[in-house]
Amino acid sequence: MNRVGALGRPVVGDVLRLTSVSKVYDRTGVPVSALNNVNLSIAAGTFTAIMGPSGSGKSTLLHCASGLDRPTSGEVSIAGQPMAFGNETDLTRFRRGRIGFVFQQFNLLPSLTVRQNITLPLRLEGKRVDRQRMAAVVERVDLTRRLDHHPAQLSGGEQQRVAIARALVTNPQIIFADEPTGALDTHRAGEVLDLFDQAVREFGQTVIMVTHDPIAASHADLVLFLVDGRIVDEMARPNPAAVAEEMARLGEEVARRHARSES
Ligand SMILES: Nc1ncnc2c1ncn2[C@@H]1O[C@H](COP(=O)(O)OP(=O)(O)OP(=O)(O)O)[C@@H](O)[C@H]1O
Repeated sequence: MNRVGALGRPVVGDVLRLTSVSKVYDRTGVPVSALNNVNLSIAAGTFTAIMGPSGSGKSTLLHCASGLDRPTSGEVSIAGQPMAFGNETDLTRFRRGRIGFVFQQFNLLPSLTVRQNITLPLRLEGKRVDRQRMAAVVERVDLTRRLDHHPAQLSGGEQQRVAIARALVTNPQIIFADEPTGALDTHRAGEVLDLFDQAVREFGQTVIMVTHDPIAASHADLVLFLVDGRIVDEMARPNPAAVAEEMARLGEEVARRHARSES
């Protein structure tokens, strides 16, 4: 699934590749197949949204693609490097410097200032803070005057901007975002989505976002639709109405299938 960046920027190869990735959860003795032989290539410098009905495997896909979890079978590579699915230390090492995360609940450390939260990943890696990049990132997310505040002193939207700055400052190959606007009102959500747009266009970042929101998804270059652990459709240059329509269609299809299997 290669494509030219919808934003007109040069696309340099695939930054993420999944080959025959499957995930079966089997802790309770009742196996649940959450991902089913997924093949996927994401071009560098693009913004991709992942959508699908509840339980379709979106979070599992994000977790397996980002090295937060291991697939049961198949391969994941980031910028041509196969992910090291050895032990937890290998995985953590692999993620560091390559992958940034933005979660729905921000995941900031309350005892640290904004500045300390943003630079934490660099300090964990033992890396020097690049002052120029830090200044550019902080300015971009409009937090220059909040650097010495603590998360509790910030609004939800501001906290999410800290999380985005924390992801951007390490210049990762991919930022994975899991429902990043889920806890925000429409206005704040719009600001966060604009930041992702700018991260892609101005910083050449690759962003992959799971969302339930057709408006959020319409900011992406491409929307991938998951059903029952499979990518069943994709939409380039999405608009909210078309995304909502496709989600409704897929929801009805799943409901019909479930009704048939129950009768
Ligand atoms: N730890 C787990 N153990 C067992 N089954 C799981 C586990 N995590 C997820 N599942 C199952 O795997 C399937 C996919 O779940 P996943 O959370 O990836 O879906 P999703 O599309 O992100 O759902 P939602 O939109 O509701 O968040 C579901 O059937 C879910 O019940």
